[in-house]
Amino acid sequence: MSTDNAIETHDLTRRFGDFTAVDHLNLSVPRGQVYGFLGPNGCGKSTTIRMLCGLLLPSEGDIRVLDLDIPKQAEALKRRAGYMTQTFSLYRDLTVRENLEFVARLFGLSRQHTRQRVEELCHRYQLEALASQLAGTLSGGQKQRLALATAVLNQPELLFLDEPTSAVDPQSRRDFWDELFALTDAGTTLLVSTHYMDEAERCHQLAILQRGRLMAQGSPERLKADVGATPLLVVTAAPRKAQTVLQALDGVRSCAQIGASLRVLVTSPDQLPAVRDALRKEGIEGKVDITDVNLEDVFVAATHGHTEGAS
Ligand SMILES: Nc1ncnc2c1ncn2[C@@H]1O[C@H](COP(=O)(O)OP(=O)(O)OP(=O)(O)O)[C@@H](O)[C@H]1O
Repeated sequence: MSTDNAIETHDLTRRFGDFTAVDHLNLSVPRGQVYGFLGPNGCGKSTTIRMLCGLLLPSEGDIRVLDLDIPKQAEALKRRAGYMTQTFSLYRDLTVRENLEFVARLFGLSRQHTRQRVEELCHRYQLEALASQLAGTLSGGQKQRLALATAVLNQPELLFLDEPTSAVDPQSRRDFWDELFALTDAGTTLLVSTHYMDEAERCHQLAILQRGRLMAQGSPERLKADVGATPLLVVTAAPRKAQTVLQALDGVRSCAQIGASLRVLVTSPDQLPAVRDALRKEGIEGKVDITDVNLEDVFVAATHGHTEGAS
């Protein structure tokens, strides 16, 4: 496998009994970028991340992370990679400072280095005023900042983030992404799983997963250019009736109500007259136009319309 990438997998597979959670994944994650895993609940994002970190054994396939063979060299990877899980993995009964000091001890930092690093991280992640507060009493956004501070304490070259923003408000999510870009600016590679389209849009590269399989991989721009479907915007006073009519029409891959309008994904732009005719025949007045492709369209097209669980 090439060494240009931070992560490469070949036919990575994990079975639980008869169930295949991760199915022959071939991934290439470039260094110094944000690489996103996008997919609905249960599509295998966490299972894949746990195998990449060396926390779970693959059933089949090869993994190379930072030029190390995983799981064989998982111990060496622990010193060079950070991992932030979707569930709060800090000590609730320790203060913010004590949590950071505890992790510093695990990494074997000297007392002086610990003091300096804890100070730096409290400053960088706006935890100074909270340093003596018990972690269990922090708000969702504050806990997330502390979790990120502990995950980067050892200045990892690679950071795994498993749905890191699932428990925080939109403003905290935006702030968090600013912090992630600050890390890539400093050369860190990030692998982030998400089911939010707006977060996926921010990634340099994306992998779209469904039922453990890789459905598409590339930059958001490339994936949009290659979508192979055309989105239409239908503005009508009767969106629900229009939806029923259009869902039954040949060439319509998906049809979703967005506020008062409908977003309809059709196989080609030639479909436009047929959509207009179908609505007219049912006496539904409305305006139908081609609109710009977004990532949700890419996701729907890549997963053949099975969007259960994605938001
Ligand atoms: N230890 C296990 N034993 C049996 N099945 C498992 C185990 N771990 C995961 N699975 C199953 O594998 C599938 C993938 O789970 P995984 O947690 O990787 O999905 P995910 O994409 O991360 O979803 P979520 O967004 O809900 O975390 C699920 O159907 C899950 O039930």
